[in-house]
Amino acid sequence: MPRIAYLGPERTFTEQATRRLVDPATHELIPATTVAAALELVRLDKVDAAVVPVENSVEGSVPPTLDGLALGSPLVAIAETVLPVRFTVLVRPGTKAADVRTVTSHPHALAQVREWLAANLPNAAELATTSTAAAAVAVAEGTADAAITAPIAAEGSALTALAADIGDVADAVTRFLLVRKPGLVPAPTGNDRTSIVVVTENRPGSLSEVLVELALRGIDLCRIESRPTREKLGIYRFFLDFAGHIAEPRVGEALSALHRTCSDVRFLGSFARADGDSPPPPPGTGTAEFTEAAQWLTQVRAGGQA
Ligand SMILES: O=C(O)C(=O)C[C@]1(C(=O)O)C=C[C@@H](O)C=C1
Repeated sequence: MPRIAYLGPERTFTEQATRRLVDPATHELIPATTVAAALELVRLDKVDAAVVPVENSVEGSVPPTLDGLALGSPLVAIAETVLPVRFTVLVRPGTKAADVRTVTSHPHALAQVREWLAANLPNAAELATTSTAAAAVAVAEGTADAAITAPIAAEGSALTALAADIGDVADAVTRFLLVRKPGLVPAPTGNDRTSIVVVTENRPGSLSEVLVELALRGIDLCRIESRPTREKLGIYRFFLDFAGHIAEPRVGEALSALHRTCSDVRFLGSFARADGDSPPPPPGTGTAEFTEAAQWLTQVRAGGQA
C-alpha cells in the first residue's frame, strides 16, 4: 500500500486535505510532526509522497513548505486541493473564557483568529504549536488552556468547544500540495498550474525579465513570492505559480528561456488546478499556433518558403 506522510497528528487540516488527495482505503497515512519532517520522509524513501500546506488566503504562504521545496534534493507537486478553513476553540471541560490564560495553535491558525482572540480572550498569551491538532494535545495534557483547532478535532475528543465556526475572514481557504520525488508529470487537464522557483542575478531589470518571458507567451501569473536564499541580504528566490502545463509549448518555451537566463530554475510541478479556471491563452499563444509556427520555421530553415 502506498504510504503518504502528512503534517499531523491526526485531525489536522492537512489530514483532511490528504483524505481528499488520496483514497485512504488504498493508502497508508503517516503523520509527521512538521512539514520539514514530512518532506524528509519522502526524500529518504520512507514514504511515497507527502501532503503539506502551501498557502492560506488570509495569512499567505507557509514558509517551511516553500523552503522545504526550494532546498534539498528536488521534489515536485503532482496534485493540489483547497480546503475551507474555519476554527473551533477547544478547552478542558469546565474551563470558562475567563479561566483561559494561554491559547495555542499553529501560527497560521492563530493569525486567522487574531480579531476573535482580541475580542474574546484578550488576556490570553499565544503559544505556537506545530499544528492545530498538536494544540489540542497540548490542552489535553494541560500545557495550554485553549486550542484553536480544525472543527474535526472536536469529534471524539475529551475536550469541549468554547466557540465554534470562528475565523476573522469568513471564506478563508488553505491550499495543500501532494508532493513526491520527480517522476512522470501528470497529464495536462486543460486547467493546470505550473510551479517553479527561480534565482535571478541582482541587477536592474532581472526580475522583470523573468515576468516578460511569461507575459510574452500569454501566461497568466497566479502567485509570485520571494524568500531569502540564505546566502546574503538582497539575494532572493522567487516562487512563481502560473496557469498552464509544462507539456504546453508556450509553458515549455518560457521555462527554457528562464533556464537560459536565470542563475537557477527549479521545476516544482505541473498539475490540475483546484482554485478556479485558467483564462484561455490569448491569441497567438495557444498550442495549435505554437505548433504551426514551429512547422513554418522548419520549412523556412529548409528553404521551403518562396
Ligand atoms: O495545523 C493544521 O491543522 C494544518 O494543517 C496547518 C495549517 C497551515 O499550515 O496553514 C493548515 C490550515 C490552516 O490554515 C492552519 C494551519
